Amino acid sequence: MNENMNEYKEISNPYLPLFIDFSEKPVLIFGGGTVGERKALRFMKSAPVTVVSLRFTDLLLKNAQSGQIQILEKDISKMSDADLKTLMKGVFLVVAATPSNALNDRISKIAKSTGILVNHAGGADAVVIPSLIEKNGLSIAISSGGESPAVTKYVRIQIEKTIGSDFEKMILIQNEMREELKKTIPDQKKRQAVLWEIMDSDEIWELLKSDSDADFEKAKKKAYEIVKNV
Ligand SMILES: C[C@@]1(CC(=O)O)c2cc3[nH]c(cc4nc(cc5[nH]c(cc(n2)[C@H]1CCC(=O)O)[C@@](C)(CC(=O)O)[C@@H]5CCC(=O)O)C(CC(=O)O)=C4CCC(=O)O)c(CCC(=O)O)c3CC(=O)O
Ligand SMILES: NC(=O)C1=CN([C@@H]2O[C@H](COP(=O)(O)OP(=O)(O)OC[C@H]3O[C@@H](n4cnc5c(N)ncnc54)[C@H](O)[C@@H]3O)[C@@H](O)[C@H]2O)C=CC1
Repeated sequence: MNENMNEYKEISNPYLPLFIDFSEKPVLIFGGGTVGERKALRFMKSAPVTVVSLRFTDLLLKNAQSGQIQILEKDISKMSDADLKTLMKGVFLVVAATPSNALNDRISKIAKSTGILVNHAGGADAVVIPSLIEKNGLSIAISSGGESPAVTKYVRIQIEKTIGSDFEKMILIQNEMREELKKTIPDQKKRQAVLWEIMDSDEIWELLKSDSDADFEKAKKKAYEIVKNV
C-alpha cells in the first residue's frame, strides 16, 4: 500500500446515523430557497415543519396553502437573538439554510445554546442530512460526513438500482418466519440461525426475483420447510 492510500484511511467521520420518529417533532427551517425547500420536503412527510424566510419557492408556497407546512415571512437578519430563541422554543431540529453563512452560524449558535439539534446548509454541523433511499421496505441513509455531497448522491443513485422488490418480499417472509419461530423455538441463537438459513437460500432469492405471485408462495413454502426442519 502506498502512502496516499494511508491518507485516505485517515479520513475520520464522527457522525452516526439514527432513524428517529419525527412525528410530533417540530422542525424549523431558516431560508425558503432551493435548499430549504429540499429539507422541508424531506421532513414534512412526518414532522410539523415551519419555514422562516423573506421569500419562498413556489413549491413551499403550494405546501403552505394546502396546510402541509407553516410559513413565516420575516427578515431573519433583523431578528434579535431573543426573538430567534423564542421562535425555536419546543423545536426538535433547526435547519439553517439562508445564503449567508454568517447568519447560518448565528442561527446555529443560538440553537446550540438552547440544546437544540442543528443542521447547517453551509457545511457539516451537529446534524448532517444524508441521502435517503426509501424503496421496497428498506430505508438506507448515506453520508460522506460532509466531505462530498455529490459522491453521496451518486452512491444513492447506484444503490437505488440494486434494491428490487425481492427485498420487500424477503422482509415479508423474514417477518412472518421470525414471528413463527418465536412461538416454537425458545433459543434466540437458534432462531437467528434459521432466519439466516432462509436468507442464504439462493433458491428463495431466485423465486423472489420473479413477478409471479405463485413463485412468492413457493418461496414462502420453502421458508416454512426450513423452519419445520429445525
Ligand atoms: C454538509 C451537508 C449539510 C447538509 O445539508 O446537511 C451539505 C453541504 C453542502 N452541499 C453543497 C452542495 C451540494 N449538495 C448536494 C446534494 C445534497 N446535499 C446533501 C447533504 C449535505 N450537503 C450535507 C452533507 C452530506 C454528506 O455527508 O455527504 C444531501 C445528501 C441531502 C439533502 O440536502 O437533501 C443532498 C443529496 C440528496 C440526493 O441524494 O439527491 C449536491 C449534489 C447535486 O445537487 O448535484 C451539491 C453540489 C455538488 C457538491 O458540492 O458536492 C454545498 C455547497 C458547496 C459549494 O458551495 O460549492 C454545501 C455546503 C458545503 O459543504 O460547503
Ligand atoms: N446543504 C446543501 O445541501 C446545500 C447547501 N448550499 C448552500 O445553502 C445556501 C442556500 O442555498 P439556496 O437555497 O440554493 O439559496 P436560495 O437563494 O435559493 O435561497 C435562499 C433563501 O433564503 C432567503 N433569505 C435570504 N436572506 C434572508 C434573510 N435575511 N431573512 C430571511 N430569509 C432570507 C431567501 O428569501 C431565499 O428564500 C447557500 O449558502 C448554498 O451555498 C447549496 C447547495 C446545497
